[in-house]
Amino acid sequence: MAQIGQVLVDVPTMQTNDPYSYAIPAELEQQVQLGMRVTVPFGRGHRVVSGVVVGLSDGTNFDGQLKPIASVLDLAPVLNEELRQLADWLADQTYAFRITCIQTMLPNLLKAQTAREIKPTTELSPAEMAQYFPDGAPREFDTSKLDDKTMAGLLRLQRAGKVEVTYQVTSKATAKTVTGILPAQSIDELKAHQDAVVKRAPKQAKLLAYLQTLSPTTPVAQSRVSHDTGVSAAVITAAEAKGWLVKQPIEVYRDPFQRPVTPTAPLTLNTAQQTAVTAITQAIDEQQSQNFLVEGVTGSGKTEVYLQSIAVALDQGRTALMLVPEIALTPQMVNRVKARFGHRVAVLHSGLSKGEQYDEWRRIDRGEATVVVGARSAVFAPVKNLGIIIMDEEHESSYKQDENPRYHARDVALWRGRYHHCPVVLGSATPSLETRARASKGLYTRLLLAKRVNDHPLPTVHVVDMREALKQQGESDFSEPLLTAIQARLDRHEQVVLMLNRRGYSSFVMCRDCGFVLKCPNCDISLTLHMDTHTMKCHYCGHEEAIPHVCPNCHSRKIRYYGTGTQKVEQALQQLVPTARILRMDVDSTRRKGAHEKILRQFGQHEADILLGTQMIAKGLDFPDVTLVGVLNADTALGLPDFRASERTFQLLTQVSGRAGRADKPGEVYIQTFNPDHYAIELAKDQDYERFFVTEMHMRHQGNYPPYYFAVQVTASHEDEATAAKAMYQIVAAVKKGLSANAIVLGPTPKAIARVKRKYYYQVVIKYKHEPQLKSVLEQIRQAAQIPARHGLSVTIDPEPMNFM
Ligand SMILES: Nc1ncnc2c1ncn2[C@@H]1O[C@H](COP(=O)(O)OP(=O)(O)OP(=O)(O)O)[C@@H](O)[C@H]1O
Ligand SMILES: [Zn+2]
Ligand SMILES: [Zn+2]
Repeated sequence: MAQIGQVLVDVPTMQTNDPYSYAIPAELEQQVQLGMRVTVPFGRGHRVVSGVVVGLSDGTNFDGQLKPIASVLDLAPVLNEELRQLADWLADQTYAFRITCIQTMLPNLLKAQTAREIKPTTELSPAEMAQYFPDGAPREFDTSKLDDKTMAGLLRLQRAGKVEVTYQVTSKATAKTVTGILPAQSIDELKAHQDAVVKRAPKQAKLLAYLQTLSPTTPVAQSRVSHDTGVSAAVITAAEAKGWLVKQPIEVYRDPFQRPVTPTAPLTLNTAQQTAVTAITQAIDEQQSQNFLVEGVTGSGKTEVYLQSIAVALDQGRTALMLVPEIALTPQMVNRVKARFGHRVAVLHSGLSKGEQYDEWRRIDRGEATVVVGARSAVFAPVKNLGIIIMDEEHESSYKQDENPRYHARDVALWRGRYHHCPVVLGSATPSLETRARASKGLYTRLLLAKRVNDHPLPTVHVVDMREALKQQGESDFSEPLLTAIQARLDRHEQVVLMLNRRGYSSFVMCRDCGFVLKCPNCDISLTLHMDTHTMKCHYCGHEEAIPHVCPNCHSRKIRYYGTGTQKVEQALQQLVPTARILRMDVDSTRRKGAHEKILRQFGQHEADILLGTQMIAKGLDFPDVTLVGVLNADTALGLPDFRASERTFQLLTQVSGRAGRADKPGEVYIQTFNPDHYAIELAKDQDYERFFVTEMHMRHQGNYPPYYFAVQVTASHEDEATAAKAMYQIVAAVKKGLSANAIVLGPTPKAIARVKRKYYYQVVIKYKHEPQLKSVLEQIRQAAQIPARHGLSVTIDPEPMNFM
């Protein structure tokens, strides 16, 4: 046996981080490479499972019996050396399995067993075309059906960039090639044919003349040929039959943002921006893995700093990765990057179809796109030769994945920065406490943009005490001061952004006679009323049922709606200001593809006076005529059982306030709250991040919370409550044995929302500073959890959890 491949197999019920050894049969020896996906027989039944080759070794002296690799799924590796190392590190950091990490890194299309197709690129010569693609069409790529010689030949062509393997998606919306035309004979031969037919078949002659002008290697779209010559498809097909030309598919990429973007030139930087760009440039020049925190107030021009830093990296022939939170991945931000870097930009986010995602991934992998913009998972984009990594709104909790592997994109970005010896730039108006604390310790270089561009002032913020408002004007979502301010904007033809911290029509239904609240039968939480579908929905499991008209408990008809949702607020507002044109932006109104973009475009073009939305309007929007921001309910997040409640509230209020007065007209903000004295609200009023940081650090110190302590959360869940609780107590006992007296164990407790999707959840949170044993104890818990997993018990380990609910 010449070679042995180490394969990480994908068997969900029997995960392990150790690869299995497989023999590489002679016929696959030329093909198998590190980082390729393969299929292998597994277990007693020898069923075929997929896996990834993570090691190759010489098997000459191996005399045992090994099962052979069954087939190779890729022609080129899907994981390069960097990403393989990253997967190992990620598995270690997040207590996830290596194969799970690898799957997270690959585009969706590569995760499933999709049909594969091999097809020519424009580099393929007509002779090779004729040999390997006799019918001119892409062919199925199935190693078990191709003979060795063909396989070897294709492999050679692939290395030369002459063919490639693509993955067929089943949906019809993926047509991504157009028919192209290549001349199949020499100019002299074509000329001879032309002379021969010129009298009797002028159309054919015309086509033959045209073919003589074409390159023999670069196909021209058939539609183009028809347009230029005026000949029909039938004439072209006849010419193909005569051997004068060949048809070859031309790949066209799907562009997820079709709208043309007007190019922009770099702006002249102000002093603070220039200082920041200079510092970052130096790190790029010196190929240092130095990390920066760009702490810049809202509207201070952070984006311009990012763009000019990216330009520096590109000038040096390196690439750039820019991460933005999903929610901020608005067309506005994408357009700003595209306007500067044009077709060099690839965009990755969850709104793309699998095919679009894969197209972008391939453009990156081939080096065609050198600037990658994307949400969390884009941190795994296969960009080579990185010169800079940027993470905008670095405080956003959506950068943490809340399923396996539970990674934080910031940690991955920092790892890649070290790997590529390039700077990582974390930017925010309201940095996470962790990041700001690290900057204090000197781990990140802090670059401060303390003022808005052009010395525009920050908006004036008013806090409205809703307890008083309620006494004076009764129940309403709009206080008098806010309404007056809205009316003033309408009179002056300026624009208003209103934020409501919720979705749906009203949060729950309650009986006024007996207090009965309609809850989800699967989860222990109230159902939400949705007026668009006229149903009650559970936001956790998706359960849906009819709206009750009588109380299911006491049969009273006095069952009514409580709470506030965007649709209800929209209706109330429309009654209060009948002339206002209102756009609503929430999960429901943005469900359709492109809806988000459309609403923002309408607002930008002044087709509406008021943009009313949920948290999704808080970030990144840059509209010059918005001079008023209103926050209808500032408190919703304050009461949550989460030590980050204040931080989140402060961040959200500061970010949304920052939408007001960004250009020449001054901005004003009204924050309605039932807790006007809370420090998060008071400091958001002053937009004083530094004081908030100091205050909140003090609170964290007192409560022994991050960033003073590390935290890890372990959760056990089962349909049977006792089973979940028992498992959790056993886990806690095991953990405690391995911990020193300095560690703090919170729990076990039922989760704040104890029952979700028919399962009960118990959790423990361990806070610690230095516990060398903890890692191996948690490893053991993870291993042990594999067996009960088959009986419905699941155990998750979440390092530095973001969500305590
Ligand atoms: N040097 C400059 N000269 C003139 N205008 C600038 C300059 N830098 C940025 N701007 C403009 O200032 C506005 C605000 O900048 P930008 O959106 O980058 O701020 P930001 O710091 O990212 O804000 P936020 O955190 O609120 O999103 C934009 O319209 C931008 O075009
Ligand atoms: Zn539910
Ligand atoms: Zn009742």
